[in-house]
Amino acid sequence: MSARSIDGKAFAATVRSRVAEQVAALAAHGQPGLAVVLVGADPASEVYVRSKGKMTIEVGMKSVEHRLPADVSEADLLGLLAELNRDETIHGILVQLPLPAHLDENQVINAIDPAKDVDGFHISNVGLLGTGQKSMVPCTPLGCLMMLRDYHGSLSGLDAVVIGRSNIVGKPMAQLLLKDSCTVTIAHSRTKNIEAVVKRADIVVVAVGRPEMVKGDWIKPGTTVIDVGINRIDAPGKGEGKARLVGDCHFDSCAEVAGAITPVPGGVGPMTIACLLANTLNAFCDQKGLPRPRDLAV
Ligand SMILES: NC(=O)C1=CN([C@@H]2O[C@H](COP(=O)(O)OP(=O)(O)OC[C@H]3O[C@@H](n4cnc5c(N)ncnc54)[C@H](OP(=O)(O)O)[C@@H]3O)[C@@H](O)[C@H]2O)C=CC1
Ligand SMILES: Nc1nc(=O)c2c([nH]1)NC[C@@H]1CN(c3ccc(C(=O)N[C@@H](CCC(=O)O)C(=O)O)cc3)C=[N+]21
Repeated sequence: MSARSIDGKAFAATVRSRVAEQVAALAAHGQPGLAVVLVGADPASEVYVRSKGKMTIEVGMKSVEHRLPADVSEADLLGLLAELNRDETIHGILVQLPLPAHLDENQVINAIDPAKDVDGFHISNVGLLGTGQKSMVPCTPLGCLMMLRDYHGSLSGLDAVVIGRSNIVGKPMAQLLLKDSCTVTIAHSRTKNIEAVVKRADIVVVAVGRPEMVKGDWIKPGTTVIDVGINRIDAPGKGEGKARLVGDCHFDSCAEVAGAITPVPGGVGPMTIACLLANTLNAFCDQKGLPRPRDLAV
């Protein structure tokens, strides 16, 4: 391996400690509160929700979880969101995605007060980000951007390829890279000759959901590879029913040629949670009429 492995776990711990300091410093104004809404019992979501709850409390915030049955009606879910929108002890609301098929995801997301939309998925936050105005920035792309800025300093003029065009990762990632003056290409399942597209990139962000899809021979020597993928695959060595986590990049072959690469686990995942807490603090400051803490600003 010649690439530097970017330690998202350590970086995230630093971000969380900065958030904790600010939470303590702002205690006179109240305690930031984050509500997580989980519909149904998806085992992968369970892990994520548990670790969010634990870290929210660790930074000194209030953590609330609402677990609704998988067959909850849209009216009941919208009713809960209206209640959380009104609740003055709650400054951030996250509805864990994906939702069961009978619920309209857009309808649900757009029912969250945009000021409390710490995922940055509400149509008004998407529009604000796209037009370069102050907004809530989606946590996963924000975490990727923080690691890229930390490693490169300026991103200006770099060729960036984002693989994946989802509303939660690919599209907002491309917006953030464009804002930092990268030349941005978005690749997806219909992209022709994707390997050649990726080969041009100085930065590759991969958010596809296909285990180990991107191989080392797709990567230009020295490129920075950000692997967003979280895939659970069978781990035969670990015993019956055991799984291990892998990214969307084949780590060993990519690390041979890349300049830097994020591992899975320990890369983008922990940064996502740290950015969620940073967004909750920003939302608290916005709602209290306080300036956002400078070292958390995008
Ligand atoms: N670390 C973290 O914090 C987070 C990790 N994730 C992980 O990131 C991954 C992506 O998540 P998400 O964006 O929600 O996924 P989606 O399934 O919503 O989007 C996947 C994207 O990948 C594209 N794609 C699929 N197959 C290919 C292919 N063979 N070649 C090129 N592009 C392809 C799709 O293209 P098309 O649009 O044409 O179908 C689509 O745009 C998942 O593994 C998820 O678990 C997600 C969120 C947070
Ligand atoms: N409204 C909404 N917002 C999200 O941000 C959101 C979502 N829904 N649905 C699911 C995806 C996925 N996601 C992860 C966040 C952290 C880790 C994480 O911390 N991963 C650890 C490992 C955890 C483990 O062992 O499973 C790591 O990569 O090191 C993983 C996945 C956020 N998402």
